[in-house]
Amino acid sequence: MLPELRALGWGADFESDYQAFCQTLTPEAQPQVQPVRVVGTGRQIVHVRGAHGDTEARLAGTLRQEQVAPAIGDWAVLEGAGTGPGRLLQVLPRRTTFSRALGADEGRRPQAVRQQVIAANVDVVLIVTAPDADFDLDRLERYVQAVQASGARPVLVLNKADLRPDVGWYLNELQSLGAELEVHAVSAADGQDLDALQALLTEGVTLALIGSSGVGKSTLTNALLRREAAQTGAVRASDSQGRHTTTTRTLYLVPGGGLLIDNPGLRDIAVWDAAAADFDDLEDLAAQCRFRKCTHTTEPGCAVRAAVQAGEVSAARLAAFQTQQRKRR
Ligand SMILES: Nc1nc2c(ncn2[C@@H]2O[C@H](COP(=O)(O)OP(=O)(O)OP(=O)(O)O)[C@@H](O)[C@H]2O)c(=O)[nH]1
Ligand SMILES: [Zn+2]
Repeated sequence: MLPELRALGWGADFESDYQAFCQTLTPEAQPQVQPVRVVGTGRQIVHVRGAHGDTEARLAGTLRQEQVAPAIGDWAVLEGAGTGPGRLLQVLPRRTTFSRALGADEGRRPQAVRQQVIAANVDVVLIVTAPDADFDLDRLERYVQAVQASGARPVLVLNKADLRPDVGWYLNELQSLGAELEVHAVSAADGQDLDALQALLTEGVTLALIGSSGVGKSTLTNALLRREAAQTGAVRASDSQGRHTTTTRTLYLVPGGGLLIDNPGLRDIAVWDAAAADFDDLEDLAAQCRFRKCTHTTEPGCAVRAAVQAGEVSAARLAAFQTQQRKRR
């Protein structure tokens, strides 16, 4: 396994899915493809990074028909990198999926339904709060549940610890959400106690931050990336017709190891669905999927995804269902 890929989060499970996909290609086509990670998304084009660096890619027609829009963090199969933009042939099954619940009016627009996955293959999510008016245990508990539903591991971060002489009470409250949960107090603004968060960023681990506006997510992101101020992630690129397109790059390699997704959609957690516990309707749908072991991510003939795309099932419920299925396997 190439170390460059491992640093991007590649692992044995992606490798086997990738090999399985390669088996479906002709022997001539096989040397033309490579696995890449989606680091930026745009309207026409995605920005990807592989073992040999960054490139742009268009979506293959088959991928567009499958209606699996590549999301930030996805692993995908790239064809023909080198001269001009390549083509993304396939999105590999996601290990974790952050989906946004769609409002009633949004649900009627198929275009919007296709945009539902906001981040894929996130391993750890920092749920950021502060010892001030933002602190709301009920809301934080919903965040923990949403992160767990996505398949990622939640870590609770009390930022702005410098605001209080003693944050013990806040830390106890956070810990009451689950004895197994990791809880940290930090001061992003002056770089205090960030070691524990840096320690989470081991090679190939993908981290994301959520929390309400103003709790210090940008400050924390900049501190972890060791950069001065928020950079704009816009990348100008040209597609095959020479038109300029813009992809927003929101997945970063962290100096010292790990990856960080800084995604406005992820921050907007307030609109997420609370995952319902009852999946009878989804079980019925899953029985109609073409593949018996369908994970409802990128497989063709998936009845569950079809229902999500039709707006009949919310993306958050699909994510929760997938988590439950994964735990059962
Ligand atoms: N006292 C104190 N203030 C902080 C700390 N971290 C961030 N702040 C301040 O909190 C304010 C909001 O910080 P941001 O990083 O912009 O918060 P955010 O969560 O990214 O906010 P949005 O971009 O609206 O989502 C800024 O004025 C920061 O300087 C900290 O550790 N201590
Ligand atoms: Zn399915």
